Amino acid sequence: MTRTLITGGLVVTAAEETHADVLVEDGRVAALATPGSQQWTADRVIDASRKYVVPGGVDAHTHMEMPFGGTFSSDTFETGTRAAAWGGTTTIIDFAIQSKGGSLRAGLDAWHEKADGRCAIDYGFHMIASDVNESTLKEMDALVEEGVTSFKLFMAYPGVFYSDDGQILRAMQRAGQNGGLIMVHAENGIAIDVLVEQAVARGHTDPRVHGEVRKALLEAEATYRAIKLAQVAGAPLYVVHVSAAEAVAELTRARDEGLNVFGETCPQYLFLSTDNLAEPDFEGAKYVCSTPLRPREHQAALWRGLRSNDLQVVSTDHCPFCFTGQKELGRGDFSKIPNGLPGVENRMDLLHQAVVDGHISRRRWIEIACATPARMFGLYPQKGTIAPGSDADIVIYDPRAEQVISAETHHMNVDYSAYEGRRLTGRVETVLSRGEPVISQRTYTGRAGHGAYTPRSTCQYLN
Ligand SMILES: NC(=O)NCCC(=O)O
Ligand SMILES: [Zn+2]
Ligand SMILES: [Zn+2]
Repeated sequence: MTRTLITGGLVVTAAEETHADVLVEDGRVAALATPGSQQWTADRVIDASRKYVVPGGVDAHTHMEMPFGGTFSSDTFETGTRAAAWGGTTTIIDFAIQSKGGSLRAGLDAWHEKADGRCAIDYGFHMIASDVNESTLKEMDALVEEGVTSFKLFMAYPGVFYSDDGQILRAMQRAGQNGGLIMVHAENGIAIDVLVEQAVARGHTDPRVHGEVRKALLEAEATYRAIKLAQVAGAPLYVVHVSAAEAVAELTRARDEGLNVFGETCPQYLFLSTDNLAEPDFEGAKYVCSTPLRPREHQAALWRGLRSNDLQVVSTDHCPFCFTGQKELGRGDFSKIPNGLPGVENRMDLLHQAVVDGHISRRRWIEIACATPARMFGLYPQKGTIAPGSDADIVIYDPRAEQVISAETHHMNVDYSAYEGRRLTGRVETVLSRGEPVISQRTYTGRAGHGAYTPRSTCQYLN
């Protein structure tokens, strides 16, 4: 039985902050006690004085090795989960994809194959349903039973992942019966494609135009429609990567009515803007993702939503494409730029900076980055907290260390950083995954294959 003792740190969970020693036994948290009050012996002692001891991050939205836009996102499960660990994230939930004409099962099997034996940290899967038909609906029941309890549907990307309103309603009805959670990419893709075609025909082809055609109103309209469909179906709804103030307003209205409607935003919408998309010499391509970055004014609504709990989760939507050779596929036509940003390594630090800057409290940082994603997707209290019986997924965080984000020093397999040159206060020092050190005093000590597939129960966040 391996025992690790973490002494003298400030243990921060979503519920409380307390100075405590933490005893870890056989991969789980065994006990917490007032510092120095117990005579615990241990194989390994970690001095956490002047540090925070926080739950490992739960990033509920990643895309490793995702086929998209004629290429694949550039992080494998091996490189992406290692980078996640460097950034204090100890669980990811990635999206397995059903291909058109294929089954959910075949898609899920393919994602298990990509991930099994390669991950540095624990992982689960959501399922992207891109072909909702009678057999898909039946398969949903089986997947929920075995721990894939959430399904993403796209109102965007016609011809690729798009589902029409009838398909979305059917999937929601099924989820209403089997306990699954429907996640929606809420943008009116049909209308957006008209605007894309018109813009390109006029010769407006720069990355900046990506942000102009994917209008905030079309995100808000789709968000409203998804909410109404979920209401008709009697199912809960989780809207992914919310970026527009108008979409937050729709979520707020629905939540004020008492509906089980939830929203996720991502660091890129909180820290970046259309100014980045407008960077010259095609540099704006680095910031092309959907929903798109918005004018800076939207950020206040997102921060407000996070404080008021109209937005509950911050995930990364990590979907990296190298600038050279991948983003460049869209030179001369912004609509061919593969959509997605890297960020799995940066989320915990950027959100700690939000604590430093006064946007959110320390406990809210842990709530939106660890506890609520675990609850939302059926992993709590195994993940997302530090309590007796929980997995010992623990980060020793130095709140005073200074760092500068750069592609030169990050660990994601991508040739740029969306946050290049940004100065942050706070840095991950040591990371335990089920009690095993994966980062030790800023050295990688993990291994591919340590990370285990983690089946999930159904949403634990409903009214
Ligand atoms: N978000 C993005 O631009 N790429 C990943 C796919 C998605 O989440 O829509
Ligand atoms: Zn999406
Ligand atoms: Zn995504």
